[in-house]
Amino acid sequence: MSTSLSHIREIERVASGAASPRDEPVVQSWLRCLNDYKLDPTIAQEAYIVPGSKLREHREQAEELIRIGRSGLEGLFNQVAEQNYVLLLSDARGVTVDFMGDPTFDNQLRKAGLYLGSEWSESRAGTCAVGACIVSGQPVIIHQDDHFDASHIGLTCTAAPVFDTLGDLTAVLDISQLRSPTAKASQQLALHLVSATARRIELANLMTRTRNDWVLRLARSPEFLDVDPDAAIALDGSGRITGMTHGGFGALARSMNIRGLQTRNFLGLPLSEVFDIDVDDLPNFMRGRPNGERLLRAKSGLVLFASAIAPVVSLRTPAAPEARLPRALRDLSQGDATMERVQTRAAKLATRRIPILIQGETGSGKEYLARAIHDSCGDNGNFVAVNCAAIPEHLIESELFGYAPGAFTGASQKGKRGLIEDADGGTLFLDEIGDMPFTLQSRLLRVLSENEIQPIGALKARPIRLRVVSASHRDLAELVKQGRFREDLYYRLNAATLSLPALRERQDLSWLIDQLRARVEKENHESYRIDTTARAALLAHEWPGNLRELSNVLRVAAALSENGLIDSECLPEHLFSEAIHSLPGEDDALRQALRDCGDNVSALARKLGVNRSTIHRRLKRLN
Ligand SMILES: Nc1ncnc2c1ncn2[C@@H]1O[C@H](COP(=O)(O)OP(=O)(O)OP(=O)(O)O)[C@@H](O)[C@H]1O
Repeated sequence: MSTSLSHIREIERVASGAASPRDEPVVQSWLRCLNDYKLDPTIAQEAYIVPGSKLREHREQAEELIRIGRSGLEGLFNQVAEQNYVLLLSDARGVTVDFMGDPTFDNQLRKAGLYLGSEWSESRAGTCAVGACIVSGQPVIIHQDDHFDASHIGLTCTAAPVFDTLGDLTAVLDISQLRSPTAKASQQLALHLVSATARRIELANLMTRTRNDWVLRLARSPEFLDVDPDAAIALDGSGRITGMTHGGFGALARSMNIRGLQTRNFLGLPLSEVFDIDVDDLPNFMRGRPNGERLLRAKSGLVLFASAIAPVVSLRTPAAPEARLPRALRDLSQGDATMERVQTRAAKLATRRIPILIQGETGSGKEYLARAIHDSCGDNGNFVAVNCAAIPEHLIESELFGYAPGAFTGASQKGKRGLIEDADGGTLFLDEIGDMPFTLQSRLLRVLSENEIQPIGALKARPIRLRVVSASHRDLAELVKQGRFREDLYYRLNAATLSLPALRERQDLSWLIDQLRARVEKENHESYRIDTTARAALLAHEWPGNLRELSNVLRVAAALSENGLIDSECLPEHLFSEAIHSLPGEDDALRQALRDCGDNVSALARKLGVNRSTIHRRLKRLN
């Protein structure tokens, strides 16, 4: 039987559920190729090289990464040059954006796809190291006939992921050979080298991106602390976590000892919530003190060696661009890149009367932003908010435009000033503008384009000066397409659009939790402390109701707290439903875990980061 025929047979056996001696990542990838990408193992396809213009696009997008990754790539290439290895740096879509190989083999390498522009996504190339690494986020060796597509079974490829400072996979570093010994174990050293280089690229990336932050490098042994740390975490001037390497995430997760956390759960978290130090202690961890003495203790008891690097610019003085923002806008976020862009644009727009459309999910803070814009503009007029969805359709015209005395049956003899006129000299905020009745849209258009208003029954229009900020959680452009919203009004309203991120996307969630907690403290004249497990649950939740939901959860939690301590008992059950899955699955495992905690349900709940009642429920089911 030819090699490729036996290869196809083997894939078919795996597809039918037969046990396979291959590594689990290989088996899983084969199954994805068959079930998800519908690839056919009988059809062999040569490596795909993207066209030149596409490659330029991919390289432009990865420009900074290529620059940062270069010296890591060169260092690694020098170490392996004698063994005919080729290095590929691919972007998150699997396209090779940088490459190093022996030019003598250029033609063979290009043909094999070990070349600039080759695309090694799983859906395109089948099981391959880059593609499997992108899907799993783990280092992987795909050796010879581990490849799904028979045309690649001569190659041996080993890849490691490179994560950005916010925990997203941003690139894959791959080391490959056209020919190699048959044993897969021969690639273990390659796996180690490529993983170490990926770690160094992540560190270089963190150092470049966080020049204005503290960087805390961590290692398990003091000897490598300054030269090759295992992990690094960036911290802002107040000691909150702003980014990390993948190793940094691992160290934080181990230090918190809570399962199911992701990188973003740590963003914004004060360092003192994880370790026994805060930002004022960081200078003690700078060079000059023996490495062996720079010990850091995690709240979980884990001990690490740490080395701190001070920011290039002192963070005790606020960063210049933020300082230029008016106070009301400055207070909207801290450390979220999307929000910072929104705030900067809003500050520029606030000084002019340009209509602004705010888009964002329900409860994401559209009205709050509109108020901040109004408070930043320096106008003396009122901020008038109108919820177009809440006013009954037959009343909206008179509410908005007002009416002249005796304009219609039942109208007041004195007439009535409309909300638009109330906002004269200030800001009219039209919330849920997508619900504005179609017939009224043309009247509103007139107000906007001619700066005048004509109350119902009035003979003359009056001049008016206002800033219009409208908002919608619906896609207005889509409503225009469906003919439910006037196109001309749409263009008039959205001279500028500000799009608010959903709470689950915000990187300053921990800061927001503290802001909202401070608000509740002010309302209740009491102070509250959120314990680590409760905070972890708040950070891990998806927040479909956004800031409004978070705000309500904190209000209720404050009411339920004892002596001002907000613990997991004060939070709603559904916040822990994701954590339930991380409970030991087997009954025996649960019993054992409980025994390990001295039969103390509270201790086990703390350890697993779930509510006590969740454990009680499980135990009840066991009995
Ligand atoms: N940046 C922020 N900091 C603190 N609290 C905020 C912030 N943004 C919004 N909030 C609070 O979150 C809640 C919801 O905000 P807001 O009413 O502005 O949302 P919205 O997007 O207008 O909601 P809807 O779509 O339902 O009209 C309010 O209690 C508001 O005070």
